[in-house]
Amino acid sequence: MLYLASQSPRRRELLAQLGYRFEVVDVDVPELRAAGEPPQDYVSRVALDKARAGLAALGARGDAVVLGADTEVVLDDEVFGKPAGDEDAAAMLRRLSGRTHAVVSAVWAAGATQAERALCVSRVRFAPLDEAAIAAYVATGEPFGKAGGYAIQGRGAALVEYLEGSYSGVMGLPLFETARLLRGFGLAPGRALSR
Ligand SMILES: Cc1cn([C@H]2C[C@H](O)[C@@H](COP(=O)(O)OP(=O)(O)OP(=O)(O)O)O2)c(=O)[nH]c1=O
Repeated sequence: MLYLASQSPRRRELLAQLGYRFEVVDVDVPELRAAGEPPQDYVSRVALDKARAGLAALGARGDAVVLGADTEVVLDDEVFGKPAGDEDAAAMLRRLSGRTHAVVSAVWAAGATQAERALCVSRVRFAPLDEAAIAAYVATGEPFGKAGGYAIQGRGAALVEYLEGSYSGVMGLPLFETARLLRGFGLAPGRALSR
């Protein structure tokens, strides 16, 4: 049985898009980068913590495979998580303006005897943003709950000049990599619905 250790509605939608049947398990894992911890190591560690916390919450279910994922925006070795408020969101967008940043998504699949990782790094170039554009975007409320303070799947699409990598990875769950990971656990999607 497949579980998704995530409170993110995007991750649920993305995993459902692949056709997997799964249940959500609630976990609450602190996201704190250790001093000097490389960004990709940090993202991977948090994703693994989420998967492990999910396994622990399920107790001794021998057939459970739990997915944990984490997504962060990285610019100049600095990690941008979810903005704390309006000013924080505006400051992140100011930093991203006119530049290319990385979006790092890690996914771990953990079972009783096996844990495997997929790591996905995408590059996103933002258009130059003036203060009015930043204020207008923050006022939509969309930056909140999103790494780097934007949503490529929402109005944030108007800020993104160029993407190289995985669109679903930027949204929080890289689908190609996740499908490959789950195949390694012998998990296949359910039958596609006929239209
Ligand atoms: C850059 C970007 C991030 N995001 C989201 C994906 C993630 O949900 C979020 C980063 O926060 P995460 O800590 O990765 O995830 P989460 O707290 O939303 O969910 P959970 O830990 O319960 O799984 O930012 C977008 O939706 N669109 C984007 O364009």
